[in-house]
Amino acid sequence: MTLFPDLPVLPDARSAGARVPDRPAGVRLPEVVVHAEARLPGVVPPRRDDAPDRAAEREAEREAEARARADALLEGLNPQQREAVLHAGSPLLIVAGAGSGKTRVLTHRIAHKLATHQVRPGEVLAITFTNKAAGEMRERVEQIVGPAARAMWVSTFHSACVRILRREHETLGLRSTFSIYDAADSQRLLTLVGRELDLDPKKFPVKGLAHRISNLKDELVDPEAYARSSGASAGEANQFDEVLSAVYTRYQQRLRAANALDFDDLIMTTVNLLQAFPQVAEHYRRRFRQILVDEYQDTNHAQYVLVRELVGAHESATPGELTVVGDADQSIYAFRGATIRNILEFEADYPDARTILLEQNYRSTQTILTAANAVISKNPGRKEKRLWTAAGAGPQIVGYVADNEHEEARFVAEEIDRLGDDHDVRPADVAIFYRTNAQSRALEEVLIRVGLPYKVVGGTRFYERREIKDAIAYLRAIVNPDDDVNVRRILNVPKRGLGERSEAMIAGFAERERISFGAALDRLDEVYGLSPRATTPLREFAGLLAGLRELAAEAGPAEVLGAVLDRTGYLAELRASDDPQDGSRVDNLAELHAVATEFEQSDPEGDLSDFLERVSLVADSDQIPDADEGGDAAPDQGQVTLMTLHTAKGLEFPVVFVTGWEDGTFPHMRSLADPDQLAEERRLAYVGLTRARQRLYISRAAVRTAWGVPNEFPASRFLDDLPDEVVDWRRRESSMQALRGSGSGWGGGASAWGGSRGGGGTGGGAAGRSGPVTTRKGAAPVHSGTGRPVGAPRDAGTPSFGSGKRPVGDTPSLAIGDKVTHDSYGLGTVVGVEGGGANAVAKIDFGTDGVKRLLLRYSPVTKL
Ligand SMILES: Nc1ncnc2c1ncn2[C@@H]1O[C@H](COP(=O)(O)OP(=O)(O)OP(=O)(O)O)[C@@H](O)[C@H]1O
Ligand SMILES: [Mg+2]
Repeated sequence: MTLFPDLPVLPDARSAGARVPDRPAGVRLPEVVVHAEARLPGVVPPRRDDAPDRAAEREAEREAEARARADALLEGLNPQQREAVLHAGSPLLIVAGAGSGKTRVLTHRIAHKLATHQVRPGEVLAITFTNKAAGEMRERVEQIVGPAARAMWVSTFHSACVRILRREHETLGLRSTFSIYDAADSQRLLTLVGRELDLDPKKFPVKGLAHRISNLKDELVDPEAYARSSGASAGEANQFDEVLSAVYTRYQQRLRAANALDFDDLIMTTVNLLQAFPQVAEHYRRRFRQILVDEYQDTNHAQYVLVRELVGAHESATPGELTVVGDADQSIYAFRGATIRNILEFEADYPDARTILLEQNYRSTQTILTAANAVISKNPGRKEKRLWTAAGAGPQIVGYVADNEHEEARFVAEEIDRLGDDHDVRPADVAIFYRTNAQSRALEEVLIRVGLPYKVVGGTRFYERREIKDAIAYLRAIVNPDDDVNVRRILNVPKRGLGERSEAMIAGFAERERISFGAALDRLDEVYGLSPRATTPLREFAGLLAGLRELAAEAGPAEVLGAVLDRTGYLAELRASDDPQDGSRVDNLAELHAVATEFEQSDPEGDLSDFLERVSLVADSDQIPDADEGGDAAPDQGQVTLMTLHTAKGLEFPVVFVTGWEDGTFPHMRSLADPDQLAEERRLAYVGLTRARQRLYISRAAVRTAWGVPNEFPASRFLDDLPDEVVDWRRRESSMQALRGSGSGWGGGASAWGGSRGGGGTGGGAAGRSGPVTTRKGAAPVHSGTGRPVGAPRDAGTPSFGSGKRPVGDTPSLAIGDKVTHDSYGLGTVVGVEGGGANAVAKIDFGTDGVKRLLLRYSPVTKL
């Protein structure tokens, strides 16, 4: 008897690198089987000739199976975790430090409730911090309970709200094809609004307005409420509030007219929906019997209310069961309106709630925990937690004081290399964190030079690149003709000789007629004063969009995208350009095309608007490559992951480098004067340190160049809190010489590398904190010329998108193993082919240039 036909053997959690944790490592097949049989009294032995008995037997077997699964889920959990999984009947709050299994408990709780039939998959709503985390959680549960798990809603707050809003759009008077505006789109729209209101952009910068409006929405303050509370409606507000009120009102009207919602609207509108339409709220309350929220400490007020509405604890006779897990010490989004009040007052809001503390950390060594606890314990007003681990002390933390950021980067790269040689550490096992995106540059340069495959998560994101935004704007305009921001974005892209004057005339006409800009394009004859020179291209533009809409009615997203790029001449223009950047734009568009193709494969039912939704909701850490896949560059070893400390939340890696421990870098300059912000920086440090499983490195640069100016930075004050014995401070011998004033040994570049890694031991802590800094004073000129950027071009740093030149020629038909040449990358070998015909994409290994993924139609590839 096979008890678990569809339960695959789980991958070894230890061997995985970057991933959202929570593999149910405790499930082992043979034990489960024995366990199940031992717990099965009363199963009747088979009697082959008796059909009803066989049915009963099968039923009993199924029951046994489910029970065995449920039991297996509890194995390998500690008593508190088990209690958290089993708890029923009242809201549950799990508060615990990093790595104590909060996320794991959530997954097991869902799986256990499913396996014991306490809930059906369609009744589960689980909220995670990223779409990627959601995908993994669903997958884990699916591994445990089978494909039925697909009916669960596991998603981010934003995705869950989009799902609700798409269903309920009619109630709200939205069309189901509504657009979702990201930060850049909102700012574009705010610029238009500012112009309409004749605002001086210097006095009222768009970014500031966007930020304020976003905060208001996080607090569920709509334009009317703001007008009232600020006094703007009674003419009593100060000038700024008055302007803000007017801008906010207008901006919301504009969004509504464009059938668009911005990111913050997704939450606020859903809350409004649930509050204004009790029958809709009741529907979701009846539906979701289990609601679970991970990283609860970072929910903002709007999200908090959303959860409360969905649970309906006070409104519904049979409220759903709410489980939230979080760690007040890891609250790092106060600047975005997240408030630890949610977690601190949970018990007050839900008086019958049960609180469970988890105290055993399963992620890190004792050394790492000691360091993290030392840093966070200095925060005022926090509840002390006792976090312990059975993992043993593990290696000491390695500290490194570099003279500048380039040398710091060299240290990191060399150390990764050494770990590979000495400890079999793969690039995929390693993450490098920094406080702000700008810090990745120096790291990237060195990684490129030494040939370590890496991936930057966040930063200038793929979807924020100009060409990608242009292409997406076309797709949005196709789906939603009233999407003014996007229609206007592409009006003159590529150039059609249309000036601002014509645009303004159409905008004015649209305004008067109370129609959208897109609708006005279909009534050009009525727009007074348009010159014939403008009318022709405008007509063509309207015709182009109409044609593309027809295509979109029957073709998939990839084909529509291809048509956009071809019919608009966008691609032809890039190809004709001599600017090398335009070459990489072509490759980026090819990558987008590949994304669309992949989407079609994964979701054959999905249409263009589903594709756009998927694209809109990509979050920073969604971009992390799967450890098993290892990204494109080196399938076996994977890539080093670079990201900001904020993005690292919830993740874990065997080896972690936290760089830039300088006062002014980390903690951030902005926070130094404000105790609240400083406390948040400290929590960020706690998050960073606790991502490491086995090895942790901390480093800082005595001099760091920001905005082109080299600055000396003192050691981060957080370093003062680390007990001496947990850190082994290392410096190069040459830097000791420099400290002594000889200056020799500098500028040797990589050749000087690999010298003494001595130091540490006695007095090491002092070296980390103050040694080099004090000596560095006045000695700065000695370092000019050292550690200059290592020469690799900046934009070679995105391995998967390549930076090749313009495409030429016909589409060659390729097979795995074929040898090819590429105009920019030279000789390569085909390692994969996807799609066919005009949509064929090949993965080609170009040796030192890495593996590129190229849309053959656009790529200058010749088969040999
Ligand atoms: N009882 C357990 N036995 C073995 N491993 C466990 C156990 N509980 C948790 N783990 C493992 O410990 C690691 C940390 O767990 P998890 O990510 O769930 O912690 P967390 O509390 O959510 O951390 P964070 O606060 O960083 O989000 C994971 O690799 C997880 O699989
Ligand atoms: Mg977690």
